[in-house]
Amino acid sequence: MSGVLLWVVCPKGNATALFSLIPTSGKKPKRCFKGVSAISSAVANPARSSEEKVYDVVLKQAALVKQPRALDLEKRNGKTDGFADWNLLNEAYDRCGEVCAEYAKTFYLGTLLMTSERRRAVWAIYVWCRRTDELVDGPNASHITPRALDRWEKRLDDLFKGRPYDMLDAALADTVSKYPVDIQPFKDMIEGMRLDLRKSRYMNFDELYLYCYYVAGTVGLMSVPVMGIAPELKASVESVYNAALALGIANQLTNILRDVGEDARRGRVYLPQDELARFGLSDDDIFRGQVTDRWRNFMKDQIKRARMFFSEAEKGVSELNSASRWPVWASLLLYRQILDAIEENDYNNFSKRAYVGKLKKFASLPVAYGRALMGTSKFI
Ligand SMILES: CC(C)=CCC/C(C)=C/CC/C(C)=C/CC/C(C)=C/[C@@H]1[C@@H](COP(=O)(O)OP(=O)(O)O)[C@]1(C)CC/C=C(\C)CC/C=C(\C)CCC=C(C)C
Ligand SMILES: [Mn+2]
Repeated sequence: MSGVLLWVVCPKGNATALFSLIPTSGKKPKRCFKGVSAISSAVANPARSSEEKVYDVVLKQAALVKQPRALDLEKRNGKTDGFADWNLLNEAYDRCGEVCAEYAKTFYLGTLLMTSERRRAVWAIYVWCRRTDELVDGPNASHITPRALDRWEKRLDDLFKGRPYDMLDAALADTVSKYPVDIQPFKDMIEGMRLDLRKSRYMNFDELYLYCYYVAGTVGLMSVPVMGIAPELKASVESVYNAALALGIANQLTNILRDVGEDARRGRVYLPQDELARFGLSDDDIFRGQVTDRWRNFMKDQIKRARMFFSEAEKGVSELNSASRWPVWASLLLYRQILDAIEENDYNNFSKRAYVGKLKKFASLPVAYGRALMGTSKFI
């Protein structure tokens, strides 16, 4: 990807003057569950599965959203007024929208179905995620060290305290001051990038699951507070977060299955080694890139699992605020069709990119709308 994203830095003095007025994110509610640093502490306890460790984070996120922070209450009472220069803030959000439109047409399409307030918040989150990913995947990736990621994390801390470094950070700082978004999933995404720097093989699905949580499940957790939970919620808040996590994992598994060839050319194999071996396959088969019956059978199994995560995610969409169901259904249906495209390519994900055409994309929108209205699931 090009360098458009790389550090659109505001003139320094200007940024400080303008952005120091952003409110800080307020007092955190008391910890209700034991998993605050669930992931890092759990690494020291290999007896627990990745799914258990990640669930601790889900519980914590759900607990946070149940207890509005002091700041949120103040805002609702109209007492705080954040930014001094609304035009600059609007410009920052617009720039986030442009970046999203340029880099992720499918997500962008989904965001167009949201209310304008939520849309710009999602754009700000999208841009932060994309920039984070670009650190390890972008044109300057070869210069990125763990220390650079530490600096990026420090910058994240500052942004959450209302001290953004540049315009794009300022949009996110504004978003996290308005919605009950917690810093933990953002930190965990940076942890995923650290993993990408030091690890290029995954021994089993448990290891891969943790990676998928870090780089994508986190996006689900970041998004729920913005999407909003239905006031008439029937299920538990945890189950909504769990569904959001599942959507992130499903998307990332789909990404991995679509990009097998591209990743192999960068020396990366995300597919679980033990599962490859069970189908009589190894890294060599992937580097050779030939579609054999073994490969087809292996891929069928992988696709089946990714679809199970999409099904898990479906269960939570109807528990979201009604205004957010359509965009989430749309993005779920659109992303899941990449799996169909892999099948249509006869499982050649070595040299043929699975792609969902414009016509299919647009045809999915009314289907998603129908699902959002009806809360049902089984058509596509
Ligand atoms: C209850 C319920 C179902 C709620 C919905 C919650 C929700 C909105 C979940 C969204 C989940 C989601 C969109 C996850 C993104 C997964 C993803 C694509 C991760 C990518 C990681 C690294 O992959 P890789 O390097 O292999 O891939 P590339 O070749 O580089 O693409 C990411 C790139 C990490 C960064 C993620 C993003 C840039 C996407 C962030 C997207 C949003 C904030 C938009 C969400 C908007 C809508 C409309 C769903
Ligand atoms: Mn990437």
